[in-house]
Amino acid sequence: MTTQLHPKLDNGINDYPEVKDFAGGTLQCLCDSNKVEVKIGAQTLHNHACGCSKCWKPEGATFSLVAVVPRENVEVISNEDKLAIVDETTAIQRHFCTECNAHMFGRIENKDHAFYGLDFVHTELSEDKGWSAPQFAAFVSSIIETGTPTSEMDGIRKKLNDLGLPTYDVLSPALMDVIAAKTAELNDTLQK
Ligand SMILES: N[C@@H](CCC(=O)N[C@@H](CSCO)C(=O)NCC(=O)O)C(=O)O
Repeated sequence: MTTQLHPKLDNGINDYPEVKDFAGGTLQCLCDSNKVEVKIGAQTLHNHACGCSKCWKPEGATFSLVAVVPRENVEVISNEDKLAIVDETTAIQRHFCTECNAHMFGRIENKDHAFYGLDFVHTELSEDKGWSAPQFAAFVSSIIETGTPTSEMDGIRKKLNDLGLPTYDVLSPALMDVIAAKTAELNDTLQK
């Protein structure tokens, strides 16, 4: 069986006509009615395919597509009562719809975390066009943990690279630098 990366990646990155000065839009959960709606008041950053076991993926997908946006730009505007947190012990607390299971936003509450202040969102849940396009693939080797045979990894990395998405087994170098700089700041060893 051919592994599906993600419905928005399998046929090329055509669904992401990134628009300059795009100012955000609304995410909707997958319920037929009484949808949870989340207003995002800014363009997203660092959109990427993520192979980790915790990020929400649509049915049949091996990767999620996830981006970040400042938390002050994220507001639940409808049916907030349907939301719950997947696991309060994880660094990213993922707020999901308890009826359709879509993750509406992931929030970091630990102020010492390098990404504190940024919420994680899946812009495929929005009908608005102009969101930032995926730039890289992260946690690629992690897909083995959720059942992808190791024999498929070369092919999957090739597919991602052919789409223009460099593959990493953690995050991109730019984001890993942010994490390391935060650690250095906390250790008082950060040189500017
Ligand atoms: N192999 C593990 C990796 C999990 C992991 O570290 N995930 C990252 C990426 S999430 C968005 O890119 C992370 O920061 N996790 C913190 C959290 O999930 O709270 C696996 O696959 O589970």
